[in-house]
Amino acid sequence: MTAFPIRNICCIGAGYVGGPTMAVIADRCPQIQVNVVDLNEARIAAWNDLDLSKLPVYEPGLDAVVDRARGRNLTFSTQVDAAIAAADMVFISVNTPTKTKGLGAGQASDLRWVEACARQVAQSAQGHTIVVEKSTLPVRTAEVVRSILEAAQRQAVDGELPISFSVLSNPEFLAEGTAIRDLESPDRVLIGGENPVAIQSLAEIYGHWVPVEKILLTNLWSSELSKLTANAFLAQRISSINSVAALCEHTGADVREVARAIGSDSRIGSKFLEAGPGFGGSCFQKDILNLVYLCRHFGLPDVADYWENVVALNTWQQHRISRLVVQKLFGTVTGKRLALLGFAFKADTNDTREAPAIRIAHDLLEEGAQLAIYDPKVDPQQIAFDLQLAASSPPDVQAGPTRAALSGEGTWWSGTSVADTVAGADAALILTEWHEFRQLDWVALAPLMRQPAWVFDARAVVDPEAVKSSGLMLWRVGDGAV
Ligand SMILES: NC(=O)c1ccc[n+]([C@@H]2O[C@H](COP(=O)([O-])OP(=O)(O)OC[C@H]3O[C@@H](n4cnc5c(N)ncnc54)[C@H](O)[C@@H]3O)[C@@H](O)[C@H]2O)c1
Ligand SMILES: O=c1ccn([C@@H]2O[C@H](COP(=O)(O)OP(=O)(O)O[C@H]3O[C@H](CO)[C@@H](O)[C@H](O)[C@H]3O)[C@@H](O)[C@H]2O)c(=O)[nH]1
Repeated sequence: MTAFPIRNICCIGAGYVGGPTMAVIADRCPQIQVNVVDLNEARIAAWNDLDLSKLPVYEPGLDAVVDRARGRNLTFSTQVDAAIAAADMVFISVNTPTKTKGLGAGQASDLRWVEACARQVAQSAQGHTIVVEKSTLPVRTAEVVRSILEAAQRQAVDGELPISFSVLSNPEFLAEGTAIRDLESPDRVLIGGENPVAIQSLAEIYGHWVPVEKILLTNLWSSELSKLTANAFLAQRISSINSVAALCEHTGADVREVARAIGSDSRIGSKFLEAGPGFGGSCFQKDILNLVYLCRHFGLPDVADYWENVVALNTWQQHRISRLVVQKLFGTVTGKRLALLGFAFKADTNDTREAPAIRIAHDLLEEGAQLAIYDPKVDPQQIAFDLQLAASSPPDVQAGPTRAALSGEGTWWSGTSVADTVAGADAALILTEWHEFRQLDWVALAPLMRQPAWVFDARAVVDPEAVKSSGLMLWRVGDGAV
């Protein structure tokens, strides 16, 4: 089958997905011009910054890919209409967060940005345009996109080109922190659609670097639903192992040993069985809640309840950790300094969306704690935004708690290193599995803390013997043996 020749791609949305995905397509397909557009001028300026450390997304390996393709066949701009008009294929890679008000608030996806894109494509496209849903969308969204585009289709008139569209679903499965590796060597690429020529055109682009057997073709609805389901299954594994972690802590079992034992069963598999402070990130919770909303919409309340419990268990795990910290610190953290090590939702990213650290920090601030927060990649202004609380200046470490601190007002400040963050603290909480937290010298850090002091290792990254030999007390997630 002959594919449409794709010479020019436009991607609407220069975020965590649009930026890295298009950078890899441009890198692997130098014959295709790739234009990434966004309404956010600051974000586009950052993508164009000559200093590659200023790219708006931190991903290992992204800077090298952008460096190779930018200015050659990869551009970033705010000229949305012009990029659509020039394109044979338009990817929609805009945000689809959970609705905060109106019908379906708290669960349904907010599709206003997707609809705006469809309307803009309808208005500006020329000739035949393949429109690709890259954003994660509720099943049957392609119907909405298609009806907006169909209203703009027209036959050739007065010497102008005819205007027509094909719609494809091509959800993205990259995980943050490993985006470039996932894009360059994906487990699979999923393409859903009805027009075989359009499907072939997109498959040929990926075919430049992805083996053909890894390119799965389905109908539109299977493709849309597979994305939500993949995330629901992954998140379900985390809630499952976190539920087992709690049981381990009461029984003397160790969740890592249990994970190894069950993960050795090839039917279960060993990946995604790490207990921790619950899943974060912009996708899992949003996508499961969307699935829950769809199940109720289609009259399947029991199925909705089943998936909703995956999120409920995750929230419970985060509150469980903050409660446990308060209990171990003699039932109160009011006025006490606590060091939070890690704020990003996982290592190797600067993304804090739905990070477990946010909920845990909120709980502890509510209890009146004084939080010193350190993350190697997260901007302190982002932390202030997430906590909805401006940073205070760091207190004098030598002095005891001030009257203001004991008044019960929770405060936080930004640490610049692990040592300065734990200084004077009653506890250090490890909330992100950054590599540097695996190698901390607890014998050197312990004397900086106020004794008796604790390490709460919610990511199980420390060496328990190293912590214990420093005289610190240790709680490790899922470890009933410490
Ligand atoms: N973040 C991930 O790891 C990940 C992975 C797979 C799938 N997804 C899905 O991909 C989609 C995008 O996610 P993201 O993390 O890249 O979001 P993001 O918020 O980082 O980026 C979206 C961008 O779209 C821009 N935008 C919105 N409306 C626009 C419009 N009408 N015209 C031009 N630009 C517009 C915004 O300004 C923003 O920069 C979501 O549906 C998400 O669920 C995300
Ligand atoms: O064994 C594990 C694995 C992950 N996590 C946590 O789960 C969250 C999500 O991690 P991960 O899935 O690695 O990162 P995301 O970037 O959120 O990627 C998920 O969400 C993306 C957006 O839809 C999908 O594209 C990816 O396939 C899917 O893995 C993070 O808080 C992790 O710390 C655990 O607690 N234990």
